Amino acid sequence: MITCLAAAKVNLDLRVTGRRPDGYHELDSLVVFPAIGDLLTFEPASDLTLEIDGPRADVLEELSPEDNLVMRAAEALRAAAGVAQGARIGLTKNLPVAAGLGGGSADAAAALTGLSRLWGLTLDHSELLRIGLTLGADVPVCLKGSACYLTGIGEAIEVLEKLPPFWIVLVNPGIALPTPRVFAALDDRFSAARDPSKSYKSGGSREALIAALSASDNDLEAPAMSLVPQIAACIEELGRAPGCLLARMSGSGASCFGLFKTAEAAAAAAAAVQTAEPAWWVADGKVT
Ligand SMILES: C[C@@](CO)(OP(=O)(O)O)[C@H](O)COP(=O)(O)OP(=O)(O)OC[C@H]1O[C@@H](n2ccc(N)nc2=O)[C@H](O)[C@@H]1O
Ligand SMILES: Nc1ncnc2c1ncn2[C@@H]1O[C@H](COP(=O)(O)OP(=O)(O)O)[C@@H](O)[C@H]1O
Repeated sequence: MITCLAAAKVNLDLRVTGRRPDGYHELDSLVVFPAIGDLLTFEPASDLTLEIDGPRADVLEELSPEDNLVMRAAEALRAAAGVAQGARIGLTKNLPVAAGLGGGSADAAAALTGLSRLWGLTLDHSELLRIGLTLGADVPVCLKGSACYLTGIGEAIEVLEKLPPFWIVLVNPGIALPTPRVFAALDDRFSAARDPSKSYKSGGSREALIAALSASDNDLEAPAMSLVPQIAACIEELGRAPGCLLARMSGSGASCFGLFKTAEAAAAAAAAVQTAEPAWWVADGKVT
């Protein structure tokens, strides 16, 4: 059996720099992947099947299996590689859905990677990235699965090798927020594109990274907050935790994150937020 972690995608900042004629927005974002996510398993089988369990399985029950991004990824890979084999796929859904954490995209990326191994495919990584982009703008970066600076609609990816280590706490107030609704609530005043070399690429200290992030923003935070006001409470709750270096919303929300210097500080913050807000989803982990 092959097992893959589909790690949550966290946008440490996110600038919307324009809109393309097809309606997709151009972004500029530093993305990281904490060791928090869904779990996928792959076993040989003649048919292609998906079984879903885990704390968020019920949310995906409303979706027919062929619409699940895992199955869409599997079918896209079969078509691209001319594969006739099937697979028995298991998905343990831990991440909140429509949450700004790219859970569906991470699942699709894990399916492309896991099934390529199961079926012994030798597709180039660039071909997997191309297939991924047909499934969602976030799938290519999830295929990288480590700290990246991304531009374009998410397909122009630069892997960042030297980010300093830190720990993260993720919170979600339990309200699904579909990405298209947030982009629709964004006005047309776009941020300037920036040169990332100064802020992120140099392998600088944690303090320099936090300073660069603090000078940046998530342009989707205000439109998302206009739809889900509880986002402000998430940021406030994280920000008051001892040792929190930065608290902000991820992606199109409504999940928010806090950054911490140590595992202990992150674990203590996660416990404090969960005690204060028992109905919220809270998780902590190391960022890679
Ligand atoms: C906003 C981001 C930031 O990382 O993350 P999430 O908040 O969804 O996690 C991503 O760009 C989301 O990527 P993904 O969720 O794969 O988007 P898609 O399925 O391709 O697109 C969903 C919808 O979002 C809008 N969209 C998405 C990406 C983009 N660069 N511009 C857009 O305008 C479009 O309205 C599109 O129809
Ligand atoms: N395996 C999956 N996990 C989550 N969502 C999925 C999956 N397959 C399809 N979807 C659909 O994709 C949409 C976006 O989900 P998700 O990736 O969780 O959002 P976000 O990127 O905002 O966190 C959901 O509304 C859901 O209907």
